[in-house]
Amino acid sequence: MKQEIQDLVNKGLMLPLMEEFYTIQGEGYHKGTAAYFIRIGGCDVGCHWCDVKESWIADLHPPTKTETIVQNAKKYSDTVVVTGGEPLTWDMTELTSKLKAENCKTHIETSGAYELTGEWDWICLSPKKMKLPTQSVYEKANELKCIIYNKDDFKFAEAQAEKVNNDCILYLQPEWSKRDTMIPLIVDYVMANPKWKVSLQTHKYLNIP
Ligand SMILES: C[S@@+](CC[C@H](N)C(=O)[O-])C[C@H]1O[C@@H](n2cnc3c(N)ncnc32)[C@H](O)[C@@H]1O
Ligand SMILES: Nc1nc2[nH]cc(C(=O)O)c2c(=O)[nH]1
Ligand code: SF4
Ligand SMILES: [Mg+2]
Repeated sequence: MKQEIQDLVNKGLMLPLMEEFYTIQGEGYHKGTAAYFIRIGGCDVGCHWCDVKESWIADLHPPTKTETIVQNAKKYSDTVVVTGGEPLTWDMTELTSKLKAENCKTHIETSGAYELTGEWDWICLSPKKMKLPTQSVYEKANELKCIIYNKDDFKFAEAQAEKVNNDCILYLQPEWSKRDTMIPLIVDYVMANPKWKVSLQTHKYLNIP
């Protein structure tokens, strides 16, 4: 990549854009709500069950001006979900201030592995054991969405719930390939521990992006 372009990406004035699509938020608190999704490339967290591994290598995705991303997104929806990859790999200040200037609600899906940048109306934190969230994300998260791949993940979820702010809404979401075995355990767990709620990847049942 040319140095000038790399400099713009490093400042968050351009971002490696993997894909963008208008769909229904499938997961968590806002599930069922129409939103425009922007998927930014680049992630070094390395979840073995990640359902978008194609996003990991930033260089495979074209650096795109934040202005272009915003002017397009606002045509579709006044709610924009920024996901990835790991969006906090990049400085989100410019993207979110441009979205806010267009009166868009800004939502992020993040592992929290890097410091929080940007101005967010909704932060979904989905922590990962390999690269734990930064304090800045624990403090600001609106929802905590823990992925349950095996029984040990309930313990990890409880430890993460201790770290988030008191207003944070708590979700357990089955890892997709383990859903048949994990859903019954999650159901029992939530009934026994009702501070938690169930989150499913409903877009996969609806056959939408
Ligand atoms: C692909 S990630 C991108 C955003 C960010 N890197 C993160 O992990 O939060 C979006 C959401 O999908 C979840 N996810 C990824 N793969 C999944 C899978 N196989 N089953 C269930 N949830 C999954 C993540 O935990 C996260 O909440
Ligand atoms: N419909 C839909 N809802 C989602 N919620 C979080 C997603 C993500 O990959 O970040 C996602 C996604 O990929 N599609
Ligand atoms: S942090 Fe998110 S994008 Fe990165 S590997 Fe894990 S689930 Fe995939
Ligand atoms: Mg997804």
